[in-house]
Amino acid sequence: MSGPSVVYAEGDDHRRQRRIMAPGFGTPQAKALVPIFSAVASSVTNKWKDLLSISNDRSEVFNIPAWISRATLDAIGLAGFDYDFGAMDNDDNRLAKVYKNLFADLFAAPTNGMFMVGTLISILPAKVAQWFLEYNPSARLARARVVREVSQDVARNLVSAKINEIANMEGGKDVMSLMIKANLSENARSRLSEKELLAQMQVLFIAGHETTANTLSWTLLELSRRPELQTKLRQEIHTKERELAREERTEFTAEDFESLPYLSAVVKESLRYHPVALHIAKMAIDNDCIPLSNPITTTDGKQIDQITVSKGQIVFLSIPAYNRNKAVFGEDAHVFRPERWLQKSEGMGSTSVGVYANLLTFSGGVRSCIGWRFAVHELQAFLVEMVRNFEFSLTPECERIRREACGVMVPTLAGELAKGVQCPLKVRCARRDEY
Ligand code: HEM
Repeated sequence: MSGPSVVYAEGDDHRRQRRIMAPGFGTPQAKALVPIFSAVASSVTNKWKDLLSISNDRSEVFNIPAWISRATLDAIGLAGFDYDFGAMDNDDNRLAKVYKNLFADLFAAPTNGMFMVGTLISILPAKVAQWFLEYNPSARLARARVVREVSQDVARNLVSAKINEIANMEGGKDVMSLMIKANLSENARSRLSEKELLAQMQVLFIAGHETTANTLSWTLLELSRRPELQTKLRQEIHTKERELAREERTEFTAEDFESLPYLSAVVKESLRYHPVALHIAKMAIDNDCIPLSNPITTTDGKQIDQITVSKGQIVFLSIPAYNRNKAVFGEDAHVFRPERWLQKSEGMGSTSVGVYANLLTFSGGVRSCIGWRFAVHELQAFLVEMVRNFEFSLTPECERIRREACGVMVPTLAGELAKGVQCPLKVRCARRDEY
């Protein structure tokens, strides 16, 4: 769906692409995007306030991911490209329309035919596999091709506008402007081609909004399941709000978020407990051994302390298996408990993996998530804006919420998979006199 992007590239090509993208994704750049994330989050909360003001009992049931994924698309538009997709205000937005329920439509409930196609394209020569994917009439592949066409078209317009802006010595601090500037300062042979630039944008459209939107939906579900945690978080945010008011400020900054320990604990716990990217496949480039920290007994009774892999073998890394490992996160690793981040147990210092909070959620190493700082600030900004304004509670349908692994882990309702991503929560305005 994206073409020759950083996700697709290998080896030196990958290193080159990653180097040119890096200036857009540093710590100061991500911090500078906080006002954008907060503004987009408040466009959702303002809409919810309007709907609540005309409802009979001042409460409404909202399908959370449907709202948030449009908002996070707007966030990636503004923060990534300084461009307002207007997905929140316009139900007919082209990009929002093609991305709606994308992962569930493409990958949920895989059929036997899909497994067969998957196996086939992994053994066919690349060119034949490409041809097969291009012309196969299956509804899912046809849907993927439409996404590619629309996102390529939007990306093409944005790239040419950006290149013109930069040629006129304009161009802001958005990720794309920084990437194009970095690209221009490269020597001509290592620059990203126009095709590669377009591909990076298409990847950012997808990687940058569905991941955070679903993480937020899971977080709000967990906070609805445990109202006492939600109240504790709201109390911390309201106390900070009063502090800002005394300083005659209304906007939260990245530093303000960092000064809220419970917010940080909720974000980390949510990323630990609900890693939306599930597993990663890596191919061994050489014969090797994977050492095991604890020996395991195989089905034929042998004890082994390492696993040999051969060149070309594919190894699947399970992110949730590590994130819920009892040896690291304690006996209650299967419980959503933000407090674990405030009173760190011994196990939590015993490993050092990943790029954030010793979690595997954003992976690690050369192919780790380039947008993790972006994602963390976006999650913080949305949670602050939503939890300070609203109380979230469970609806009877929540009993049927299940996890559907479809590229990202999304919430769906048992028996209603065809309706796509669903997490219906009851929302009402938050009281400020509850503590
Ligand atoms: C909660 C949010 C997110 C999660 C859990 C997440 C997770 C991940 C993971 C696990 C990978 C590694 C995939 C692999 O090795 O196969 C990855 C890669 C990537 N992510 Fe994210 N991501 C998130 C948000 C974002 C955002 C906001 C952006 C961009 C603005 C982004 C852009 C990317 C890109 C471009 C890659 C490919 C990097 C490479 O191959 O070098 N992600 N992400």
